[in-house]
Amino acid sequence: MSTLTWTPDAPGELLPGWRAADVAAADAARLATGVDLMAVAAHALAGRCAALLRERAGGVSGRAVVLLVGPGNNGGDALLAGASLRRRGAGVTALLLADRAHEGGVAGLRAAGGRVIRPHPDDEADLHHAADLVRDADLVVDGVLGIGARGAVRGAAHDLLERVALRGGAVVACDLPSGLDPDTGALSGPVLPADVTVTFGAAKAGLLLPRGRHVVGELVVVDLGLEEHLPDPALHLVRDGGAPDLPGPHVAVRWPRPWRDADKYARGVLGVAAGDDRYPGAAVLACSAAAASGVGMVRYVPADGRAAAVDPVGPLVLRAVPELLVQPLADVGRVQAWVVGPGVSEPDDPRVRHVLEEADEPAVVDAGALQAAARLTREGTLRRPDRLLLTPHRGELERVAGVLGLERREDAVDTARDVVARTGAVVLLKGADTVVLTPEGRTTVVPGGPPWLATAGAGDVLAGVAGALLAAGTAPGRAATLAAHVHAVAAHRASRGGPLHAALVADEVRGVVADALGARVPGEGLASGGAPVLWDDGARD
Ligand SMILES: NC(=O)C1=CN([C@@H]2O[C@H](COP(=O)(O)OP(=O)(O)OC[C@H]3O[C@@H](n4cnc5c(N)ncnc54)[C@H](OP(=O)(O)O)[C@@H]3O)[C@@H](O)[C@H]2O)[C@@H](O)CC1
Ligand SMILES: Nc1ncnc2c1ncn2[C@@H]1O[C@H](COP(=O)(O)OP(=O)(O)O)[C@@H](O)[C@H]1O
Ligand SMILES: [K+]
Repeated sequence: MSTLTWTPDAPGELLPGWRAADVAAADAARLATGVDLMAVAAHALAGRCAALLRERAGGVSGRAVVLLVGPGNNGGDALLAGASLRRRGAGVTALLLADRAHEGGVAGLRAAGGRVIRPHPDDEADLHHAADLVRDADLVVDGVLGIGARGAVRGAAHDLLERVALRGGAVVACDLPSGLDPDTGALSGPVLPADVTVTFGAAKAGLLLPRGRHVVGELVVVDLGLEEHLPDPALHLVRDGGAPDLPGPHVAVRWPRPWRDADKYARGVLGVAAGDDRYPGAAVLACSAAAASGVGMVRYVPADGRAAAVDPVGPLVLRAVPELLVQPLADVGRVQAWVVGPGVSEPDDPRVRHVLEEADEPAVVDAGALQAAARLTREGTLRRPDRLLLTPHRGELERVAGVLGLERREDAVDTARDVVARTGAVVLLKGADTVVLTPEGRTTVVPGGPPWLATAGAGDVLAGVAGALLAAGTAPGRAATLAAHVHAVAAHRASRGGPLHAALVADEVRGVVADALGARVPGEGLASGGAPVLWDDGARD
């Protein structure tokens, strides 16, 4: 489960993240204006450390603080923050874990009365003593590596982190948890999971990506006035409503609402080409979730062009959603969007061919239709890929990449980016967290549901929610982000810490959307406001 939270007053529906090189360049440009950025950073770091000490240890004065100090400016930040904590009465010990350390920082800490120790990397007794200091500390500040890091932590810092990785006390990471790659979030070597990460100038992308997010704890972004020096962010993270079971302002602002005099057709009609004799439940789940998401009408299209009267799946779907229409492919009425693939086991299912090669409407392409989309891309006959939202999990993504002949990548997000570039479609990559990537280059991370959501049929529910949004005219990238977020929040509600099954998630969707639409949007009064909202299809996120 995600542990990353924002400081409560952080503005915005989405938290942007930047590449380390872009932040470093912005730092440099800002430094050139004569601002002492390190002083600002260290002051903010000390403030958050003091607050955490008050929360966890009942005060600052007399409490034991240990600084883990690496060779660069990251260590410098930690040392200067330590000096400030020492002036507030804490006992502060710096462990210098590299062959050099920020000189001004060391001098500052010494001047404030702090202790400075340099454990010898090859001396067992030294490392043992250092590990004891870390274990006994009320607070540890991780200032080993920041955005200058390359790979796993090396040397004495590595040995020490390995010994103390499972300690129980409070940890504040300076800029980022050392060992976390600031661009990809990959963790290498021992990493001390932080209770709070105080990051400087701008959130680094790796802090927001699935692999990194879980060691970041609460994320505090310290304003260093970098805005005008930063390029477009590398990615965005969707914010929840303050708890995992509360929808965030993103939904309140962007979920499509009906006009006052809307009729069912204007609301959007969704065609669901899902389920067959082997997987009838997928059709039930996708249709139920679509209905719960506020679609105007669902047309369920059975397998093999069967008429409703002889299709065995139709009655099951009708029992769950009595208001939908069962219509064979040959007779299906107009739709504004499709869901194709959930529970489709035949590679040559005519429903898949129709949606991918003949239709013009936007479509969620899931499960049994994904490989066909890849094959048609290769053959050059995939129709209008810009209307498509592909929703693979990791295994499906690998298979899609294989059919496309793409080079193997270590990180699934990189593979997904390659698939987007090759197909021209939006990709929603499922997993513990969800990542949405668009052909325009936008990457959005959606915090996931509880691990209980890793259950059969959960993806069919997601496809139904996303399909309903497409039918209402929401652009594929935005629909993907909204659907993944509502799905995750619904799963948290269905689980309440315990097991769930997919149909329960579909049941929660309606309440999540209703809560989101009734929610107050910061600075904008009531989100729903009583007035109709026009949804622009051009928006990309
Ligand atoms: N710029 C600014 O204006 C501001 C910057 N600020 C702060 O500065 C931080 C960036 O500082 P930085 O550039 O000195 O890099 P940092 O991460 O401290 O150390 C890198 C050094 O470590 C070494 N090293 C690398 N990998 C290693 C490994 N795996 N294991 C062991 N060692 C490794 C490598 O040395 P090398 O191995 O190359 O000799 C390199 O020299 C930033 O995160 C923020 O906290 C703030 O004060 C705000 C203003
Ligand atoms: N470890 C996990 N924690 C939280 N959510 C998960 C985890 N693993 C998968 N999920 C989510 O569960 C759903 C599973 O979808 P999918 O694999 O397509 O299932 P199915 O095909 O059976 O419907 C996705 O929404 C995915 O993001
Ligand atoms: K650090």
